[in-house]
Amino acid sequence: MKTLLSTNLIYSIMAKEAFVKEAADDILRLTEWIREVFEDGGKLLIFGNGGSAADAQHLAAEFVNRFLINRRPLPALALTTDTSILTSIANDFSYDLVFVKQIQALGKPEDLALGISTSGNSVNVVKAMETARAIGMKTVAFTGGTTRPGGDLAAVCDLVLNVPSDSTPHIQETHLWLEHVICEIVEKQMFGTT
Ligand SMILES: O=C(CO)[C@@H](O)[C@H](O)[C@H](O)[C@H](O)COP(=O)(O)O
Ligand SMILES: [Zn+2]
Repeated sequence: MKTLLSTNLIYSIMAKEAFVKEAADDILRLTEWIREVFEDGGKLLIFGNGGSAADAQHLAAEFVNRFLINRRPLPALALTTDTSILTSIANDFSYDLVFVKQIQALGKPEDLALGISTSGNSVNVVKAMETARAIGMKTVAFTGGTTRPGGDLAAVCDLVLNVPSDSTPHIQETHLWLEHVICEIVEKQMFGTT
């Protein structure tokens, strides 16, 4: 089991290294977009399934409360938290629409939709992106995969940050790193003194 520990750690690090090598410019581009959204009165709407739902909530909390700097709250909302909304849409219509209807209710052209999916193929995330795009929102996806990078989300997003790995856990670990580094950069750019 000790071998598993070190092998797992090495693969996790490799996923992050490969991602940063490929995506550094796109990461910085996204931090610019997020800063512009906040400065122009827009908000982030974030969504995903399973571990990525947890990521959506985690990231929204960093922006609304704080990351490393005490500053004004920034508008970010996870579409994964209201069980009444989620269960009624899934029950009355379809689970595929749980994010679509929330985007229709809350999304404005000045907002940014951020979908998180390790496969890039979760139908409810893909459909929500199509809806966000039709509203005129910026659309960004965090995905993973090597054979079809970005999956179905690649066709419906303005920017795809894809982790070149086929391991769902290592993709998720890289997404969490990405979420934290984005918070750090956006906070520094908007509120840092150095
Ligand atoms: O956290 C994990 C696996 O590590 C799971 O809960 C995982 O997020 C779920 O199976 C999701 O439904 C996978 O969806 P996606 O990442 O392909 O969009
Ligand atoms: Zn997980």
